[in-house]
Amino acid sequence: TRSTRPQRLLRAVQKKAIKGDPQSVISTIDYFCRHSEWAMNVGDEKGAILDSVVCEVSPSTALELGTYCGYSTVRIARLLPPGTKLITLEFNPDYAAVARQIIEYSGLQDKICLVEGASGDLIPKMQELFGIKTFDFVFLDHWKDRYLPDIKLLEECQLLRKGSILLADNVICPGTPDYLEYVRNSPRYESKYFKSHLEYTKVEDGLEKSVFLG
Ligand SMILES: Nc1ncc2ncn(CCCCCNC(=O)c3cc(-c4ccc(F)cc4)cc(O)c3O)c2n1
Ligand SMILES: [Mg+2]
Repeated sequence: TRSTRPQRLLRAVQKKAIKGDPQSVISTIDYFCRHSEWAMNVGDEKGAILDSVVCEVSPSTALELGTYCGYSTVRIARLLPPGTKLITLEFNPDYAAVARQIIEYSGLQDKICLVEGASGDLIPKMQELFGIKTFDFVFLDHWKDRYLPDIKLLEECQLLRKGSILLADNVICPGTPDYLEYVRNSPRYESKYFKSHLEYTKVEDGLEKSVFLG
C-alpha cells in the first residue's frame, strides 16, 4: 500500500537531516513541507514564536497535546535545560510511530516522553504516571474542540499553578473559538495573541499565550 505523508516526511528526515542535530531535522521538515507536501506541523514562522516563549518560560515540566510527527516536540525539547522533561500525548498510533523515529533521529529522546492515548484520558493520570505536580508550560496542538475541555481538566486536576503558561496553536485556522472566548474573558487567565500565518502558507493564523493566574 502507498506510504502515508508522515512516513514520507520521516524518509526525508532520514535521507537529508544530520543524525543527532535537532536544527537540521527541523529545517528538513520545513523544506519538505514547503517544497514537497504540506503537513500540519507548527512550522517555521509560528515555530519561532514557540521558541521565544519556551526560552522565556524555561520550563522544568512541559506538556504537549498532539505530537503528530514530532516537529514541535523537537523544537521545544531542543531548548529545554538539562534534567527537564517534555511529555507529549499522541492519539494516533501511526503518527506516534513516526514521531518516535523523528525524535530518536534528532537525539532528544532522553528529554521526551511520548505517550499514546487521548488527552482526556491521560491528563488525569499525569500525577500517577509521571509524578508531575504541576506543568510550567503546555503547548496545545491537538483536536481544536479539545482545547477548552482539556484546560478545564488541567485546572480540575490541579496541574496548573500560578504563572503556568499555555500556548495554543491554530486559534484562527482551523480556529478554536470557544477556547479563545474562555481564556480572553476568564479572570483566571491573562491572554495575548501572537499574529502569524498557517504553517507554510499566507493564510492568517496565530498562537494564543495565556498565563494561569491561580
Ligand atoms: N484528544 C486528543 N488527545 C491526543 C491527541 N493526539 C492527537 N490528537 C488529534 C489531533 C489531530 C491533529 C490536530 N491538529 C490539527 O487538526 C491541525 C490542522 C491544521 C489544518 C488542517 C487543514 C487546513 F486546511 C488548515 C489547517 C493545522 C494545524 O496546525 C493543526 O494542528 C489528539 N486528540
Ligand atoms: Mg497546529
